[in-house]
Amino acid sequence: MSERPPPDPSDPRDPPGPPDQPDLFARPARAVAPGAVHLPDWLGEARQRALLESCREWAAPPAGLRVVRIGNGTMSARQLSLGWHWYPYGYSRTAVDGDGAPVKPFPAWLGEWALAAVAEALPGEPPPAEPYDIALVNHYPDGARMGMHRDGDERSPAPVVSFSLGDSCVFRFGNAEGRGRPWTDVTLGSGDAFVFGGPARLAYHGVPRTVPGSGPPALGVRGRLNVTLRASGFGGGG
Ligand SMILES: O=C(O)CCC(=O)C(=O)O
Ligand SMILES: [Fe+2]
Repeated sequence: MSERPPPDPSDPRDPPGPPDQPDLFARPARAVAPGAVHLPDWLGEARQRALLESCREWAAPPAGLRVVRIGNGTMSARQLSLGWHWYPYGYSRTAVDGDGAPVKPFPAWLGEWALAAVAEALPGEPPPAEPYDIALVNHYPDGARMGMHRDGDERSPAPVVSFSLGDSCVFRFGNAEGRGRPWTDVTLGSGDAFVFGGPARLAYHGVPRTVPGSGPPALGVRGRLNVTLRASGFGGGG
């Protein structure tokens, strides 16, 4: 999280869009790189509300939302885990860098959402061999961001599935070689899914900025929420 690429407002692929007219034009599914697919508006209003309600419950202690310390600094997005607790850089069954409490269980319905999103994003690919058993929930207050990194602490090659709620963000999807270009900037809005697997599974990615106030007012999220689902591949009952 130490590398913070500056925002690139001149990039024509990076329009935040008028926040009051998000649905004026339907946004089609788009492959951003081989194995990486953006599914706009994948969660309808009811499922966005259900996921938000669950995030609020998960955010409460024990093992709730926390500030993540990395090196000498802290991440600006606050985070919680389900199933397995992620810390820099590994997984445990308790919030070892938080209050030490057992991690909350990974709900089966999130695993079903993940499989459905993968099937839609990557048709023709065999379904993941291992079950989805990890969720990381990130809350981005205004001004928060996430540096370029890769999700490399899981053993399973199953695609990562991400769901966004609330404010839009610029999601920067790069390559597996390093933190630099080439990358593609994608606007992820409330209800969008993003799947990255296969050759894109270990690609560097990050969130250079969110767009404060751009979320659907009726949903009532302050800032931005992102939920990423992963398969640990750790075995032993997940
Ligand atoms: O907030 C996002 O869209 C990305 C989150 C992410 O990359 C992560 O949790 O590893
Ligand atoms: Fe990530």
